[in-house]
Amino acid sequence: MEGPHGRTWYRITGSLDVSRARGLTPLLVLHGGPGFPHDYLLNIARLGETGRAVVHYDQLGCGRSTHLPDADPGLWTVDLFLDELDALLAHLGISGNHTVLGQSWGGMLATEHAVRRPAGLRAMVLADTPASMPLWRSGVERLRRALPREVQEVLDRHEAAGTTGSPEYAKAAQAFYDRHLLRVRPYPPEVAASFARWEEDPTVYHTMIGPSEFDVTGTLRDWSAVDRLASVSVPSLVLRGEHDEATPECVGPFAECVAGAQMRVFPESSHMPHIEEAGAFRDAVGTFLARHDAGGGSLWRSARAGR
Ligand SMILES: N=C(O)[C@@H]1CCCN1
Repeated sequence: MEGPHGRTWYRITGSLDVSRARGLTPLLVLHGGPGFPHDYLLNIARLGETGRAVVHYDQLGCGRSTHLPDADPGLWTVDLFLDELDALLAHLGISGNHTVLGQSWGGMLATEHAVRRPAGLRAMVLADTPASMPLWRSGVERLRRALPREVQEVLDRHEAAGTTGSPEYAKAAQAFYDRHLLRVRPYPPEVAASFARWEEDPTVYHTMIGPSEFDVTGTLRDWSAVDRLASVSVPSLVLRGEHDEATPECVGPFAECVAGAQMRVFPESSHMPHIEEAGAFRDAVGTFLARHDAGGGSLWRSARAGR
C-alpha cells in the first residue's frame, strides 16, 4: 500500500473473501517497538486455520515498509501510525468489519484506534501492552533493580555517559531481556529476523522510546490512555506473561477501566507469550475471537477439536 510518506508492506494469511463468506471477522496484527517488524508475530497466522483472514504489516519506518532514517524526528507520531492503520483498513476493504491484535506498542496503537470508537471494530486483543508509559517506566525500573548488582552498574554507567550504543551496554541489557522479553533460547528464527531488521534501522524506536525498554527517554515517555479507556466499547482480551516487562501495574488499568475486559496471565511467559506458550495463547485468542464472530465460534471449536 502506497501512502503519503512511503510504502506499507503487508501480507494476508488466508483470504478476505473466504473470511467474509464464513462470517469470520478479519484479524489485523499490530507489531510492537515501535519499529520492531512483524516477523516475531508470524505464528499468530495459525489463527487463520478456520479460514479467518489474518493480516500482518510492517508499520512505516521498519521492516519491509519504507524506511525514513533521515526524516524529521517530528514525523514519528501516534497520529502517523493511526492514519496508516486507517488507510490500510480502507485499502483492504475491512474498515467496516475488523478485529485487532496489538502486541506491546501495537496494543498502545490498537487502544488509540479503539478509543476513537471506529464503527467497524468488532473486538480487540491487547498482548503485553502498557496502558501508560509512566506506569511502564515504574514497572521496568522495579524489574531492573532486581538484576544482579554488576549488571545494574554497567547499565547505569553507560546511560550516564550516553554510551548506550556500546556492546557492553547491549550485553548488560540482554540480562534484562533474558528475564522479561523472551525466555526461550535460542531465539526462534522469526524473532531473530525482527531483531536483525530492527538493528539495521532503529530510528523509530530510538525516537519514540529511546535507548532501551527500560531507559525510556523518547516521545512516548509520558504517553497514557488510562483516562480514555472508559470510552472503549468493544469486547477486549488483555494478555501478559507472568514475567513480562509489561508489569501488572501498567497492564492493570485495561482490566479495571475497559468495561467487560477479560485478563489472562501466562505463567511461564514474559513479553512474548504467543511464542513462550504458543498453544495456550492461540487457544485463548481463537476462542475469544470466535465468540465475537457472526458464526458464534463453531468453526474454531471444530478446528481445535481436529488438532
Ligand atoms: N516492546 C514494546 O513495544 C514496548 C512497548 C513500550 C516500549 N517498547
